[in-house]
Amino acid sequence: MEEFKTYVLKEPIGVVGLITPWNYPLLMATWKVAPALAAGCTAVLKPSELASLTCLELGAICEEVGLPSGVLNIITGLGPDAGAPIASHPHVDKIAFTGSTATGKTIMTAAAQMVKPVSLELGGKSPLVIFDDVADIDKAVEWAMFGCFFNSGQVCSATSRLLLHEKIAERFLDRLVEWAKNIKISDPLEEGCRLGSVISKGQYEKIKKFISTARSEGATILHGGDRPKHLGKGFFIEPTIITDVSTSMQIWREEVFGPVICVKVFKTESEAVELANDTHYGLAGGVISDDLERCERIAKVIHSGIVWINCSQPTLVQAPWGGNKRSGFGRELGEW
Ligand SMILES: NC(=O)c1ccc[n+]([C@@H]2O[C@H](COP(=O)([O-])OP(=O)(O)OC[C@H]3O[C@@H](n4cnc5c(N)ncnc54)[C@H](O)[C@@H]3O)[C@@H](O)[C@H]2O)c1
Ligand SMILES: C[N+](C)(C)CC=O
Repeated sequence: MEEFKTYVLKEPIGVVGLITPWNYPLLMATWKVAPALAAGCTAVLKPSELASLTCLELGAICEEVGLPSGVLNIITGLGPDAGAPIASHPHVDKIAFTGSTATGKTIMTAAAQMVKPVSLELGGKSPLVIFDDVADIDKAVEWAMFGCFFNSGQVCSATSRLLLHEKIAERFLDRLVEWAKNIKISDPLEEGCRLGSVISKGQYEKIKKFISTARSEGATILHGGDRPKHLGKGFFIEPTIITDVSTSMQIWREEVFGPVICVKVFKTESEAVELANDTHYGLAGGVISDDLERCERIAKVIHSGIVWINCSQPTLVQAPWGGNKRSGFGRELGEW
């Protein structure tokens, strides 16, 4: 056997198509552009039609610092016009997509025609489980709020399904409503703003529809659900807390992508895990408990790519990012 040698050669895959969403337009682009270029690929970036400007600025900066022409190419436009041709193009060797599960399926179908590899960072409906042993309830309430209302809830990993142990549920919800009432909702450029408008009229109407469907299906809008009274125009929605939710309701099952949290109460750890995993998605999840062994135990059985312990949302570049199930596959960031 001494005369044989075997080794792995890491080489650039070629031209990569990078299709990104509007909710963190520059961040989602840089998560893809930097590793693609570092790996020696050339890239075609298609930012969202709702938020293209920061990506065009990224292109201008790359040009300014001397990136050779043609290495990073940025195409703006609507998904079917500018994104679909990238997915189906025979000279694009791989697609890295971040966006909704519905678009992810379309892109995967197009790429499959050429057996083109894809990585998909898709939507979520992530749970945050809170146990009765938490001594600092206010801290847990703060994480629950941040986990779902941050960026006006337009976060793929938003922990939008809140699971509360029955012994603390009433007290927790009282505090959550109290905190939600005190969130400053305003023009994001105003000092102290904590909740801005959502991206577009379409998104605003979609969120309002989710809330009205929840109400008509029998859920209770415990707080919010409407436009804030002091804001007559703009696509503002109050932080919304929904209770009396059943697992068959749309609000429990589908991604809202707005400042809307739905709540269920559990009795036992196994019931909490069952509810946490009761979703087609598998992007993220969180557990809050003063018992770290319990946290570790739960983190291992939540079927998602990311699980937060005693927090929700902090994202470290050292750790891989990505989902399971209908939240996609492939990982960004980190080493693994
Ligand atoms: N998993 C993650 O890391 C992550 C991060 C951010 C956002 N998201 C998800 O993104 C979604 C919100 O973003 P969105 O509304 O921009 O998503 P989207 O799927 O509507 O659009 C995403 C991108 O795909 C393009 N596109 C649309 N149709 C296309 C087609 N047929 N072919 C090719 N490209 C097409 C759009 O123009 C846009 O650039 C949410 O579901 C959210 O959870 C996921
Ligand atoms: C990855 N993250 C949380 C920054 C944006 C998701 O929507």
